[in-house]
Amino acid sequence: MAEIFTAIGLMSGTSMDGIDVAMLETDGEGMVVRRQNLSVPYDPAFRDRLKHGLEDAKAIMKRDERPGSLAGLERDLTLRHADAVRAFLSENNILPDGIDVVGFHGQTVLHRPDEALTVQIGDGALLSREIGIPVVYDMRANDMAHGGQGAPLVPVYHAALTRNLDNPRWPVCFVNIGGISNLTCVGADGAIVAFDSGPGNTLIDQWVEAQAGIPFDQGGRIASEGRVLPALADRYLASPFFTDEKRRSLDRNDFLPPEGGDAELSDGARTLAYVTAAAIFRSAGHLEEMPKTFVICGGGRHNDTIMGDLRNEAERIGAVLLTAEQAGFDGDAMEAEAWAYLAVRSLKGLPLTFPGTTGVEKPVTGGIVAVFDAIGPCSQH
Ligand SMILES: Nc1ncnc2c1ncn2[C@@H]1O[C@H](COP(=O)(O)OP(=O)(O)OP(=O)(O)O)[C@@H](O)[C@H]1O
Ligand SMILES: CC(=O)N[C@H]1[C@@H]2OC[C@@H](O2)[C@@H](O)[C@@H]1O[C@H](C)C(=O)O
Repeated sequence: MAEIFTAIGLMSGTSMDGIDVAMLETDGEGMVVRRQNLSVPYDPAFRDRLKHGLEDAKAIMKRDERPGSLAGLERDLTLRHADAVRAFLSENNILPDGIDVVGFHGQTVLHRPDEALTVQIGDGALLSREIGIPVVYDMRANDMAHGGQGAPLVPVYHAALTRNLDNPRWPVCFVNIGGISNLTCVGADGAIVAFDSGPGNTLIDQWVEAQAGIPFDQGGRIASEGRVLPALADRYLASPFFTDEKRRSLDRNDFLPPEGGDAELSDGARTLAYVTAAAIFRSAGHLEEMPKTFVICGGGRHNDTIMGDLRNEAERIGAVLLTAEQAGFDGDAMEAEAWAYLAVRSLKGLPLTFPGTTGVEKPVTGGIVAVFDAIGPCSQH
């Protein structure tokens, strides 16, 4: 009987909208029992600090450098994660010693896969000391050290979740529409192929923030009032990202939002929603077989305009398209759950990534474990 862990996962993603906390009971393999979760939004001032941090991170040449505001930001980000864990434990009447491990993603401030450089700020040792729970963090680095793209890491968790699906039409494709979108295709034989699929919400968020002073297009309503501008859409969909043979993982800044003069507010939002949906199917075209079932996760599933485009295309190709909830999951907690799952796999020395998920040369584990004051690598291959 494989050892079962109670794990918490912490995700602060590329949208920088807040900290997602989720708890699992899992053996890091096929046994997954999803438990409570919590989202703790960032206040606008801290979100601005994170955005400035991404600017400062452009000066990073080595992964342990913290130029500009990054050292102070990393400490404050870590302390906010500690507060989020304490809030979660208090809300659910759980003591720290009831948790075996915390998987801590931190905040990606830089991602240059072609330079084998990815930086997630977040001080795992500080977090472990603050909450009194062992922490696994920095889980992307070992994949890159072995030739991988360093992302996406959620696919092995998506694959575990397919065991909960009731006789789906295979292949099943989980799609995360976060700031960046990524997909995980799972075959009936359990084979996993995954990669980033293009811009997710990040262009829409930046567009409506710059043009209307709001953080995102609630329900995709602004987009619903506009029309797709073909020339603007092609500016994104013509990117070699979609045609290159090699699948690459993306940095938040690999695609930039339109300038103010490029479109009216609603036409810009509509066009970017169209791009987000079209990018998913263009990238899915690199799969050996087009999925028969799509499970949509991430905040983008709340954008009805994106979802309308996705449903139309799924219907055209004869595929089933479900939200995570329709498939029995929680599309907002998915990534935090994955980091709980990955933390257990890391402790057990199990692979986090595979040639089919990041292009890594062989299945490798990853992560650094911090146990209060002591830190050391989980078994790295
Ligand atoms: N009600 C809503 N209507 C429209 N869009 C929404 C809504 N709620 C969230 N979103 C979108 O989802 C985004 C957050 O999604 P999510 O939390 O999945 O991103 P993330 O995890 O930060 O990104 P990534 O997966 O790239 O790291 C928001 O920035 C917004 O664009
Ligand atoms: C470097 C980095 O943080 N990449 C993120 C980003 O956000 C979505 C997509 O690009 C995904 O590849 C990844 O995060 C998810 C959690 C992952 O690693 O699976």
